[in-house]
Amino acid sequence: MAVKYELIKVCKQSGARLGRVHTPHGVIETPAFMPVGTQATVKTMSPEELKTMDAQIILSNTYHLFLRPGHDIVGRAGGLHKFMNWDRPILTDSGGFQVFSLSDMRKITEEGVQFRSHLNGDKLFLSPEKAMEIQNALGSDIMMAFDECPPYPAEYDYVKQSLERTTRWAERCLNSHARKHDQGLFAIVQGGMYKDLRIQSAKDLTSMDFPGYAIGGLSVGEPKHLMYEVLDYTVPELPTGKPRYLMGVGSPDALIEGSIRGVDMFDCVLPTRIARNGTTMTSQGRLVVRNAKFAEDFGPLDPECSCYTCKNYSRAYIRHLLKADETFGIRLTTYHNLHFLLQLMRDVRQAIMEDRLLDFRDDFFTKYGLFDN
Ligand SMILES: CNc1nc2cc3nc[nH]c(=O)c3cc2[nH]1
Ligand SMILES: [Zn+2]
Repeated sequence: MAVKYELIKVCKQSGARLGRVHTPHGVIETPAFMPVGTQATVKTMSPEELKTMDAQIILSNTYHLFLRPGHDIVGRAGGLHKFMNWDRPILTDSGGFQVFSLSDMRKITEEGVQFRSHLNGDKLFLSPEKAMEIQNALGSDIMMAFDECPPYPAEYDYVKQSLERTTRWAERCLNSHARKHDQGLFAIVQGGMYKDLRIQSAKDLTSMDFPGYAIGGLSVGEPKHLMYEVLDYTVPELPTGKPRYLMGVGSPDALIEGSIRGVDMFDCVLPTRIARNGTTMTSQGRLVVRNAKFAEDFGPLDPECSCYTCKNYSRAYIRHLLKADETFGIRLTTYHNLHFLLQLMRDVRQAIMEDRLLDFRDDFFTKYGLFDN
């Protein structure tokens, strides 16, 4: 079936919502965190391990798979689900953001974006139609419209021009959307940090019938309070019967604050990225297990965590592996960090069910040492 959102309930205390996103490869309970598998793998994790920690959906990237191995190869392999042996939902970003964050020598025109591959300097081109062709070959369940994510900060006039082109690009994506497997196509709301532009972008895009809406242009270096402000006036412009996806977010506090503001889906490389340098998220806050003080700490990363890593290995052992550059160390910190965020979202959904998400936030921030004091 196509991508459909089912609103289950609204938290009486916070206004956050409990929902389900139905996709061709299964259902996602929301609010949900999506582990990032940029190059067709969530770094060092097997699909079985992701299922054990109950990752419901993962994200992959059009830009990276277009450059390597090439979407045509993935297509001939039977699509991304077959290629990476993942039979649950996959969401693919459309590539625009990665062009700006990874490649140089780029040129934006109405047609699309010319750029050089960050791998070998090849001259390449992405457009709304090309991004849809690639995502169709990958066979993702949720595709993103091709957009431009303006830098932060950016001038009002630039952001206005950019969002209007992003709206025209979204329409071109809709027109070239083959719906081969009934995939869903989400539009991406832009508008920078300008309230009137955010409302204009939301109105333009919601006037076209997309099954879901992402809020882009955030988590690009702006202060968190500014991100929350943009959410406060942008989310209400989006239809309650469709999922809202906040791109590139994140940290435990941002996942909770975003859920409170009515966001349903999140993705971020944070848990996998910081795991690679031995930083872990625990109920008491961040813990850098490489630190010498853990050399003889034979307790778990997080005494309150029930994950495979915390049930079987000590801080001292994980620190040893990381110092010895043993890959298993990174697998253990990655497993824990992903489990931590997936468990956090299970706790958020439970708190919404029991109408107590604001109380949950206060308790979590107190323990995690997050109150800005
Ligand atoms: C890590 N922060 C971040 N990752 C993003 C990905 C995105 N994709 C498409 N469009 C966006 O605006 C966009 C913004 C983003 N911010
Ligand atoms: Zn753990």
